[in-house]
Amino acid sequence: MKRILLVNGPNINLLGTREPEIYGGDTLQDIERLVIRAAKEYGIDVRTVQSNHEGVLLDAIHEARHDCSAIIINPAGLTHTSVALRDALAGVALPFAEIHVSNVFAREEFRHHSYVSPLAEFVITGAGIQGYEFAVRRLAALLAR
Ligand SMILES: O=C1C[C@@](O)(C(=O)O)C[C@@H](O)[C@@H]1O
Repeated sequence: MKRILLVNGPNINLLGTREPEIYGGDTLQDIERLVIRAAKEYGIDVRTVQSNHEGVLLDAIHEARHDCSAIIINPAGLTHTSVALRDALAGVALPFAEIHVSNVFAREEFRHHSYVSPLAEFVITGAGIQGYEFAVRRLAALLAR
C-alpha cells in the first residue's frame, strides 16, 4: 500500500484559534481528517506529524524514505528559515507538495522566499486547507504514473 507522510510545522497546532483573520477557523485535526479521507479514495495510507521542534520534523522526513512514496508539507515558519529542512527533503528524494494555508505572497516580504519551493513538485499557497486536499489528488495522480 502506498503511503503519504503529512508534515505540519511549528504553530500549525494552533490553527483554528491562531490569527483567524489570516488562517481561518479550520484546525490541524480538520486538515488531517481531510487528507486521510481524500487519500483513502486512492487506497493511499497517511502518516501524520506535527511538531514545533525542527528535529522531530527532520527525523520524520528521514523515516519516510523507508516506507512512504510522497510527502505533503506545510513547513510553516521554517519555510523561510531552514536550510536543514531543505536538505532533509533533498536527502530523502521523495516527491513532495509544499502547502501554505495563507497566501504568503500577499503577506510580509520575508514570507515570499521559501528554501524548499525549488525542490517541490508543486506549491499551493492561499487555498486554505483545501490546498492539502488538492495535493493528495495531484500526488495520487503522479504516483499512479
Ligand atoms: O506558520 C506559517 C503558516 C504558513 O505556512 C501558512 O500555512 O500559511 C505561512 C508561513 O509564513 C507561516 O510562518
